Amino acid sequence: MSVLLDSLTTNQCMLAVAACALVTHWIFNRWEPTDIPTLFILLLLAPAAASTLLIQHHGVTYGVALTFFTYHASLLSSITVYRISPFHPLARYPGPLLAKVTRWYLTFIAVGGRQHVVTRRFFEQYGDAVRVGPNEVHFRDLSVLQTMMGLKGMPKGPMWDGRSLKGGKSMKGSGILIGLRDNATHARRRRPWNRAFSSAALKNYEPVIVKRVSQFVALLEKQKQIDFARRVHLFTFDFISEALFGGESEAMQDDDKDGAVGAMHIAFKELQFYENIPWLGRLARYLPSAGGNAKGFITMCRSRGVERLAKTSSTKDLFYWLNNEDGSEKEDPPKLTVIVDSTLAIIAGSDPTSAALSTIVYCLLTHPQAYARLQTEVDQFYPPEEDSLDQKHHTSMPYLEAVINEAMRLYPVVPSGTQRAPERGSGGFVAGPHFIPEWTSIRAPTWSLHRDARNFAQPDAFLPERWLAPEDRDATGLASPGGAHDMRAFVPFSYGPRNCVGKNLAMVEMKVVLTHMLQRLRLRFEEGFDPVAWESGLEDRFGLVVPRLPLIVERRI
Ligand code: HEM
Repeated sequence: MSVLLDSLTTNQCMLAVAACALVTHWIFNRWEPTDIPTLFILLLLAPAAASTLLIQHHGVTYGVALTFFTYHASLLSSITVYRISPFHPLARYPGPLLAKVTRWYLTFIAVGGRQHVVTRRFFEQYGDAVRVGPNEVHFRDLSVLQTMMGLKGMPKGPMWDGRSLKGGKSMKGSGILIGLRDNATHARRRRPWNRAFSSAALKNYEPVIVKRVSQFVALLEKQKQIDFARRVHLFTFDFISEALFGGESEAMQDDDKDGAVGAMHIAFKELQFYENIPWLGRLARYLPSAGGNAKGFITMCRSRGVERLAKTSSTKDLFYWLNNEDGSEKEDPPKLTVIVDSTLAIIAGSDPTSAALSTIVYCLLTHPQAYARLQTEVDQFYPPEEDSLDQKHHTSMPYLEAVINEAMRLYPVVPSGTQRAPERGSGGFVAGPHFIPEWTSIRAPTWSLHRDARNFAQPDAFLPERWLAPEDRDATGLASPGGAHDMRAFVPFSYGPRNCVGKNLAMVEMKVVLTHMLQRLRLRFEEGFDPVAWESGLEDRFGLVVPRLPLIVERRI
């Protein structure tokens, strides 16, 4: 053997190293390994072993360096050529060349916070199916949306391995509900959540809504000059914390003294990076300094879950259902599962609702006629002597719902939607007219669907009238768009069995906030507010992060 090795020339040794790299590429292609031990073997150990070939010609230092260079250059070249070649399974999809070559292209766009806008531009440039990564395609196509998200749809995609900072955990079922990538496990874990948000259970949260909304509006009355985006986030945080744990949370009162709410958006930025490069998320788990804000925030949320676990609540809070305190499930869930899911509840139950409320207020203030029409509706049902914390008139207030829907259409709070991918070992999935090969991730970005003129006429205009029955539309002479209005494309809460479980709670909460606030307060932008700058400051961090919304608040009654 050693005689054979001795007889090889330097060029032949380099060819052998390159051949090893091609085998590695084949392994990557076939199994897409992302776990750290396998990456370590393929990217470090394999070239280290191959370097014995060149060491005999060039000594240790130069031999090892030349081997590593040859190995990784061959691997990278082979991967690049394959990804842009006609043999790649996604070759038929158009898209930016760099996006086809490397995942870092989309990552770079995503960390800039503008993925929602850039993806829409891609659709305009390339058509309704765009390859945005070596193994990722985005669709602006309702048939894809419905099949990928529907009852027999695809499981959640690998972005959740990165966001959970735990890689494979989300495949095995111990991650948070939203990140569970196995449909059966997800459906099982979703059952207590569905019970927690049934119509009967929602009644239990009503006293918390009343208490927290009146506290929120009373604080606004006192403050006069506010950053609405921040204040409303503190409100939704306190509300969901109390609805979840039954106990107290005083972020509104103490102005987020422990920084929990502020930390959420910093954590979002970090997690967004890892969602794009999931294997780095797995690595970050072992590096104490990586993802520090996200880890700190998650630890803080978990500690609240641990505290609640030690008590039994006197009310049927959300934790009551998640912890199987109603006894509906034969077996109690593992404590860790309850704790991680209560972390999810804090984030999912506070951030999107606050972002939606900010965009609703922004839309009203930039459209004074719509504001006036909503004010008229609120005054009709909630004159000063009527309790505006009581939901009893909501069903008779079509304009209230129209305003909420229209703001969520224009500014969906999960702008890029969530990723789905075919089940491992399934061979692929048929989504609408497309065959999606295994190892491919897809999305139907909500922002682009909502702003497609084929789905909604005048897609960039704020026209709540489009949501009204025809006879109500022109009541105040405001423009009504007519034309396209495709409800299948309206998915602010996502679609199908893995959609937002808190949708009904969020709608009630937003309606109570708006009716109570509009009954009691007059809102306007602070002098010098620039709507164009505000809109371009919106960031897609999986959740929509809204910039400061400086308002002047005056009492009406
Ligand atoms: C305006 C407010 C809200 C919007 C627009 C919204 C939107 C969404 C979206 C788009 C998803 C992703 C679904 C998917 O992966 O396809 C989601 C998931 C989720 N949301 Fe909401 N959400 C809102 C409020 C809430 C509230 C108040 C809660 C209460 C805790 C909540 C709890 C959840 C949970 C637990 C999930 C994960 C569901 C699952 O994977 O089965 N959300 N939400």
